[in-house]
Amino acid sequence: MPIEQLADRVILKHPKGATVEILHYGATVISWKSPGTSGGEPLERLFVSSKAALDGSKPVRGGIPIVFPVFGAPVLPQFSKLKQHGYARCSIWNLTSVPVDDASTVSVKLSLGFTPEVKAVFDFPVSLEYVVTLSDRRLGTDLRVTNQSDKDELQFQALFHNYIRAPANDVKISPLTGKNYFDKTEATAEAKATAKLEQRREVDVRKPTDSVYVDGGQAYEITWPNGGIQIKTECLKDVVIWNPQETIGKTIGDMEDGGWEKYVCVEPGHVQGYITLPVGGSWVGRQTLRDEW
Ligand SMILES: O=P(O)(O)OC[C@H]1O[C@@H](O)[C@H](O)[C@@H](O)[C@@H]1O
Repeated sequence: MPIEQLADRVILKHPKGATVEILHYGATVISWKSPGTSGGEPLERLFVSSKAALDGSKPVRGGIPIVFPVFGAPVLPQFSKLKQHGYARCSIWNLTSVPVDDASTVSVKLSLGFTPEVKAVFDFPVSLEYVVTLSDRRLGTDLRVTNQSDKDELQFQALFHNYIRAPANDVKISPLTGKNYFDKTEATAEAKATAKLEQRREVDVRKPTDSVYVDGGQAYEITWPNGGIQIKTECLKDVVIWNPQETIGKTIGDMEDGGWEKYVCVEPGHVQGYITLPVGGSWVGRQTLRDEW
């Protein structure tokens, strides 16, 4: 299948019309189009702010940024030189191979090693491999983390920061009933750190939402009138639901005006606690997105 390589990105094209674009910067998926159930004109499934920088000057506001090795602001001392959400989303990755290219599926692998730039902010020998897989109605992303140290364990968090293109005020996310979550919109540190119990059958984001569901499950349905996306995950026990709505959205410099009405972030990850990898060990976290309309 056609794999187009441009200076700053890789584009995969499926014969049935689906496409995906991946920037070398952050290995950020910045577009996924698929024809959906109608098999018609491919539709864009991800949101990227029209004010997003795509030139490598800052993490992309949209698409699927990769969060690694820390989610949010660093707390542990070994992460102290890192910015919010870590270095993976703001490092240059290399296209290293084409693991699958057959009649139904195409995938590419991008890699990020222990470069001097990485060492300057996170002095631990770790290698990252990221496989993006496109089929007619599905997009898969797999992150492999390998501890290359010969003496130390690696602790990390990882998350796929999916910006799902959707009418935010009409979106419903399930099944999260009965799950515990931490509400980052609470005012005090104590309230932020107190788990809440999700009682809604369907979660919405009609008010500013920044919730970390612990052990959220392995599959999520994001639906809205005449549309939907399904996400299935492996080895990503948590899920973050984020939409800033207008009050907070207006304060985000690279958010387009009204952008908060055009997406919901549903972010599978391992972000409550840390994954510990022994010397030489590897971990793979995986998600598959499928269009539902
Ligand atoms: O502006 P950033 O660094 O891309 O982060 C966006 C949001 O990412 C979410 O994952 C966090 O839960 C939010 O707290 C955060 O505001």
